[in-house]
Amino acid sequence: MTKITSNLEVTQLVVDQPIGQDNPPMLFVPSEDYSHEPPTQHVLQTSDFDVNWENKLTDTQFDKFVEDGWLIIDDVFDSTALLALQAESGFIDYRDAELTAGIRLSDIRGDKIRWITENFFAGYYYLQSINTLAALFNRSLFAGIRHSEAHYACYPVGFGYQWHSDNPAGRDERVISAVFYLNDEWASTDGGALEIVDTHGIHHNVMPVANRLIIFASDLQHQVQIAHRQRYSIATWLRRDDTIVLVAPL
Ligand SMILES: O=C(O)CCC(=O)C(=O)O
Ligand SMILES: [Fe+2]
Repeated sequence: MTKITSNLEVTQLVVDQPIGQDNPPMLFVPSEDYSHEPPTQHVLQTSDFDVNWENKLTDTQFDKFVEDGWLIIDDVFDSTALLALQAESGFIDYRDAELTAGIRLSDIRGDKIRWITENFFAGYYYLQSINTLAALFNRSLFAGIRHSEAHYACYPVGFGYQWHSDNPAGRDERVISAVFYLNDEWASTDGGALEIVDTHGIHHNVMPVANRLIIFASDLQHQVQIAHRQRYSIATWLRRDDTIVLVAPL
């Protein structure tokens, strides 16, 4: 099986050679001797990111989503896909996240982000898989989702994201938010929990552990507590509008 070296612990935020079509992250087993070209993320295929969402999302979980407004799926992807996402997230040329009109308020949100486009490898397959999840929400809950958008996010040590909902006042295009986490071995002492207030007003702390997807109604209030370790994730929104625009994040 192809193995991808996870570089989350070693990569600094400044990346000299960001990933892209000309510079795909390598997929390799360090001990293996590749006499030819080592495989890169070019070898990934859509099927590596196949998830049987219907198996992962039981009726009980759908009921919980309707009742409480959120649910968690663990062990989402097979190891090839997870490792590819981890590798890719470590090589991105991240940009400061913005609020509105290009204003950066790092006391509100400290994440550095990169929107996923077709120029990505693993991230783009991830988005396709999320679209099949959206179709399931449409079939099961008539969610009315038309498309999804996602960005990689990296929270440097000492940063979080203060209380917010994912729809600004008066807007409702974002129906469901989904955040996929990438850090292996995240401990509670690493901070960085996602704190979410459910539809009954109860607070829950969700640890950002690798291969976990939290799905919640975009109108719910939530915050990212200060991270004590570099924290990697993919923030994803399932939207009801039909235009695909790369908008500034909230
Ligand atoms: O990373 C997380 O747990 C949540 C991120 C978030 O709330 C956002 O990007 O809007
Ligand atoms: Fe959010």
